[in-house]
Amino acid sequence: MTKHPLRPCLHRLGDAGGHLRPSGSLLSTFLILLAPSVLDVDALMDISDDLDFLPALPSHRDVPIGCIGSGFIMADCHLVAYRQAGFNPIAIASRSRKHAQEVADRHHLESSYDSYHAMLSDTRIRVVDIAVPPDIQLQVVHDVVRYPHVRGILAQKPLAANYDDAQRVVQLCADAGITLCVNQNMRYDQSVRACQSAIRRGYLGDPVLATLDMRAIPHWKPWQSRQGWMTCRIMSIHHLDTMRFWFGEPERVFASFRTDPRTKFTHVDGIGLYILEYKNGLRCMICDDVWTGPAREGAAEDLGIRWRVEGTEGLARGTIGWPKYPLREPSTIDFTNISTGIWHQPRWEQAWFPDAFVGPMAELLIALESGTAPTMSGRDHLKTMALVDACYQSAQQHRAILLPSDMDCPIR
Ligand SMILES: NC(=O)C1=CN([C@@H]2O[C@H](COP(=O)(O)OP(=O)(O)OC[C@H]3O[C@@H](n4cnc5c(N)ncnc54)[C@H](OP(=O)(O)O)[C@@H]3O)[C@@H](O)[C@H]2O)C=CC1
Ligand SMILES: O=C1CO[C@H](CO)[C@@H](O)[C@@H]1O
Repeated sequence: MTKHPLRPCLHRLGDAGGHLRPSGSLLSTFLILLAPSVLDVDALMDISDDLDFLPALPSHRDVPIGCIGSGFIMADCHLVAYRQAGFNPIAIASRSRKHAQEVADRHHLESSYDSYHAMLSDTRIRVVDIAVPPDIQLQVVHDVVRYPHVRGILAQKPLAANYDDAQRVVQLCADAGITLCVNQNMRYDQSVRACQSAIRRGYLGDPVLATLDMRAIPHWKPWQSRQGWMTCRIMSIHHLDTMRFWFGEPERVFASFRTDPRTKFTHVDGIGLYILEYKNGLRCMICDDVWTGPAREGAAEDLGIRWRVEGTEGLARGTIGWPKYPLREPSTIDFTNISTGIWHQPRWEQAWFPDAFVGPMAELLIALESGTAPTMSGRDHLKTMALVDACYQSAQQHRAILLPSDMDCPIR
């Protein structure tokens, strides 16, 4: 407090206003008028404006994309985002020609098919975007890699129903020389990306404790009833992957599940609690309450996702706006550190769903044009799959599971 006499005043402004931005002209004027000799105004402006929360875009956006699956995520997120970004989806296939045609009409795609084999005979297609249930993704990739004009695949998380099948998917792509990117797209949620940027820039110092608390109800799908599992491989996988994105590889994980009292199909997970232990002492705690009841049973709702990262020199806290979808609620980040002593509250218009779906496709297109591996490569995703499988093992055995120390992907 002694370093910056204005600090308490700025705190109150940030807290009360909620949307006041240190980069805004009002606050800039306020600081410049009142405290030019006390605060380094330029430094204050920069730290908040400096965070990378949007994806890099490829030089060429016209690479022809063929889409497999025309369900929720393809129709309402991928294709909406691709049209915004100027990407070039030209064809779509799913089990039902009618669905594929409806989605083609809605997003102005040239062609629709009732089989992806038929679609893949279009030799213009360079990139295949897959959005089918996880237990059939291995078969789909197995078929796609036989078409030599295909150079890149964007596949869904989880890559398969278990680690071994996911490894087969990665191997199939490696053998065919196809670049595989996995749509682990919470990494492109704007607040998650901004936080990663703050961590990377050292604004928070050494991370000490991270928490993520989900109290929200995903759109469960009928195909989930045949899996025998739901939350951890479908939803918690985003949160576990986010911790990897922020902090790297954990040493050990402890998971505890209780079944979701509202879900009628057999499942081993449901509500998931996770503790990740890192070698450097960092601890991460995730609570995925996907029942969040009895909200759907008539009680008042308390839905949301909140996260928080405490470091030796700073603190970041955020919200994920997605539980309000289809309402458009951008995620948020507030952060502070011991150098500036105020809450920085950058804000943006973009939301996780659908805007963040630009990121994974952009990453794949950049990887193809630069001949490099995407950061969300198949090999990288295997580390998330290994973590997820360790969570199932931990919950089943009621003990912490040590993760392989190198976590290196065994793909040839
Ligand atoms: N990264 C993310 O944030 C998200 C990822 N996902 C993932 O995306 C995938 C799809 O989820 P979602 O869109 O919600 O599911 P939907 O049930 O809405 O859509 C599934 C689609 O797969 C198609 N399909 C099913 N079987 C086949 C098959 N044998 N051949 C070709 N197409 C087939 C269906 O075809 P038809 O329409 O003809 O019946 C449908 O279009 C899942 O793996 C899920 O985990 C989902 C949501 C968010
Ligand atoms: O990845 C996911 C995030 O949100 C979706 C929509 O509720 C989930 O169902 C899902 O699979």
